[in-house]
Amino acid sequence: MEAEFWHERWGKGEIGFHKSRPNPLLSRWWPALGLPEGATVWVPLCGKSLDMAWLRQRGHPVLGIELARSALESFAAEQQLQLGWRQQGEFAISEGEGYCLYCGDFFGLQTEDVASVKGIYDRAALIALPEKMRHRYVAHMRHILPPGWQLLLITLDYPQQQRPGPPFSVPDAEVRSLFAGCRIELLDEQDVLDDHAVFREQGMTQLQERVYRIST
Ligand SMILES: C[S@@+](CC[C@H](N)C(=O)[O-])C[C@H]1O[C@@H](n2cnc3c(N)ncnc32)[C@H](O)[C@@H]1O
Repeated sequence: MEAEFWHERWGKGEIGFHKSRPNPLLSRWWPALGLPEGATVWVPLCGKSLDMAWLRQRGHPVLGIELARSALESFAAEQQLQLGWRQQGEFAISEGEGYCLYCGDFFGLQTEDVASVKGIYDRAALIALPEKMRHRYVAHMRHILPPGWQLLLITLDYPQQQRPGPPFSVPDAEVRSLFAGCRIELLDEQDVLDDHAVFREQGMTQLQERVYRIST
């Protein structure tokens, strides 16, 4: 998905991926990472996710990256945060109250931008991207992160021919191939088709949601 696609989604308010509550899988499984308060958490392709506020409330400095400036502005307004903006190279950065939210392209991030990251939370980020871009996304993430990171990853898996993405299907085998060489633990796996009536109407017959802890 190119930048224009996402700018259009945000512009038209077509943001069905945005949830009005923190993700229950985050609260259930985040403790499995055992990250202490104060450990910086990176939320790639963050949108205006309330999961960032949940992580912040648990004492984590939150680093976000998002293409749409309006998403970051909405997040600050809805959370009643006083965040200032500054420019750093190609990025506009919204900062304050434990948040550092980059506005720009994930693929433009460099090692120094994520030097403090200990944990990563990926919900609707990897699965928002088509297959080739998913490979670039994970390769770039692995390339710039400092050693010792841990990732909580949530995926969806369904017969891809039954509907176009996003969200895209990312089968277990693909996760294992993308993160080859890392420690990969499957924490949770649920059949969630009943929770997605629209997907069922579109002809989907099977939908698995998985949660992984991936670490180096
Ligand atoms: C499916 S949404 C998920 C947002 C968020 N993770 C959530 O759970 O609500 C994917 C987000 O990634 C952003 N995005 C897509 N490609 C991006 C890129 N290359 N760099 C930064 N953000 C990107 C989009 O604007 C969109 O807000």
